[in-house]
Amino acid sequence: MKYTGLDLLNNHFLNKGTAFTKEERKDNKIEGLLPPFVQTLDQQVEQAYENYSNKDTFLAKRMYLMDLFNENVTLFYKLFSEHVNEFMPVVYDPTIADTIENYSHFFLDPQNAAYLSIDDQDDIEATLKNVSAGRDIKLIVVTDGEGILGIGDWGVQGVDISVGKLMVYTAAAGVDPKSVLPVVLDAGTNRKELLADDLYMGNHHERVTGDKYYNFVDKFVETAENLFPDMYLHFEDFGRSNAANILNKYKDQILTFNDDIQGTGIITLAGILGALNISKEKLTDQVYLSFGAGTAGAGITKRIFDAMVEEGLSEDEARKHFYLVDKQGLLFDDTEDLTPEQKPFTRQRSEFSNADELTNLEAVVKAVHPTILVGTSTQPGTFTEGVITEMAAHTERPIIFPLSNPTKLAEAKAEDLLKWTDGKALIATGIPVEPVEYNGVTYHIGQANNALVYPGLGLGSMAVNAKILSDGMINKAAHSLGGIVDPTQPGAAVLPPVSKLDEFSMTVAVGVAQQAIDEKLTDAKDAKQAVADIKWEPKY
Ligand SMILES: NC(=O)c1ccc[n+]([C@@H]2O[C@H](COP(=O)([O-])OP(=O)(O)OC[C@H]3O[C@@H](n4cnc5c(N)ncnc54)[C@H](O)[C@@H]3O)[C@@H](O)[C@H]2O)c1
Ligand SMILES: O=C(O)C[C@H](O)C(=O)O
Ligand SMILES: [Mn+2]
Repeated sequence: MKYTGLDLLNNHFLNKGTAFTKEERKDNKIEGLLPPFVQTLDQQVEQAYENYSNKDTFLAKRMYLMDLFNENVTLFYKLFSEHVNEFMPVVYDPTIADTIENYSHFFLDPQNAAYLSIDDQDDIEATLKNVSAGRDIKLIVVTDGEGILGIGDWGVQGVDISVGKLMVYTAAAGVDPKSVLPVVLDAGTNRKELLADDLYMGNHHERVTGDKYYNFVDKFVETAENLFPDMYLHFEDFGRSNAANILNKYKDQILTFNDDIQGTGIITLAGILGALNISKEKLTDQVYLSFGAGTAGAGITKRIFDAMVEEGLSEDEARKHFYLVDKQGLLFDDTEDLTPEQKPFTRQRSEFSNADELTNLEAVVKAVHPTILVGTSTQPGTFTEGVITEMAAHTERPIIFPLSNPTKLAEAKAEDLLKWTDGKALIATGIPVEPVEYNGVTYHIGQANNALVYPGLGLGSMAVNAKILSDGMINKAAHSLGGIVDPTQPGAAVLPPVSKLDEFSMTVAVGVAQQAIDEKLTDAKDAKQAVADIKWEPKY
């Protein structure tokens, strides 16, 4: 179908705006609908960046960029690709949290997302057809909005996380924006302020749970699979009681991925390997403490555990290296309300003389002397000076990753961690942090955010249309981020910088595609070629 006239200008995939040439303007019946001077893409980028820079707040900058995206996808991604480091916190986390919390009030545009309601399940197929409009969909990011970052249940407003994650796929790894689809499953919300808000745009009822909920998810997955058989299905920010269930249900059947469980596991393992590369210690010598053992915490724990087993420990030996702390304190085998993902990593009370006192982080740190402390608790400021100095008293280079997002929920600030450990801590944070000066050294802080890895992982998997996402492919991704940072530099970061995201996304993509070929999960033969063939670039 050929779009002309206003239909062409209003199609954000095809629109070139002022870059339409004189001939194109004539051919497409848009002569006179644009100012006469024909701009290049670079000139458009310059102009857009000037506009962007004149906005005072991250929120205003984000809104400007979303408008630009809705006008002209090519220009948006060209601009994004030239300023990845600067735009990531605006397009994505942490600013995205503000737009999710205020979605129904800020609302201007549905941004080509599919809004699927548990109350209108007969519409699922029609919605997916309407929104894709004949496009060949290869990537869906779907959320049900129950566990958005660390800010909880935001119902249909969570759709912005699907939109934002997809933007990072394209900016970081060159996923073709015409081939993607953001989806929100609206099963209700338990946030009372939304239910009471007349302007709330989602279903005004509490979350539907149990069989009806899982059947809804099933119906969506089945319909999407039928319509888009080559699709890579990315689940994002589902609630703690559903995320792992859903992943376990589909991961051996279709090409699917849970970002909070698997993506976070990969990037945290990569960060730990980067830290050990600096301290020259072995993974199998580490004592690991997860503070907050929910979707991400348990997902990371399993990935680090698997890595220890790969490095030669038996499962029983490896398990002894792990401690989980959640709301109840240190998790024991007799603790109430354990999740299935926590159970394999619980401890026995008989291991401690003061087991009943191990109900807070500091007491646990005192008792178990962790060398690695990872925070996915959503509890800000919980890595206190007391906790950290106690940890640092028993290990030379403590590895400390406060990963809770957005910024306001981080367990600690990087500069405090450096101060409290006299510059010894090896740190990664969930959100971007400026380098920290301490005692004459500039410390670069790695960002252990799954955004550093899910784009490359997805692109590689899609490039070869792998049957499933295997543990081997996941493992390959985790080991693909080394070798970029020079670990001998004082203040070196544990992970490569976001400014090189496009570069290392390609390393991840090719590594993952090759792994799929090696495991015979695809008919493709040449990983590099397959990745090059599928990669999209923003140009006219
Ligand atoms: N950096 C990243 O890439 C990344 C990825 C995923 C999640 N996260 C962050 O991790 C956090 C958790 O996300 P999730 O999806 O695992 O959520 P979740 O709700 O599944 O898990 C949070 C866990 O923290 C526990 N918790 C709550 N209060 C606690 C307390 N006082 N002490 C100890 N534990 C407590 C909860 O019981 C739950 O088990 C969020 O802030 C999220 O933004 C970061
Ligand atoms: O979205 C992010 O920034 C990372 C992660 O998926 C999260 O839920 O916090
Ligand atoms: Mn997430």
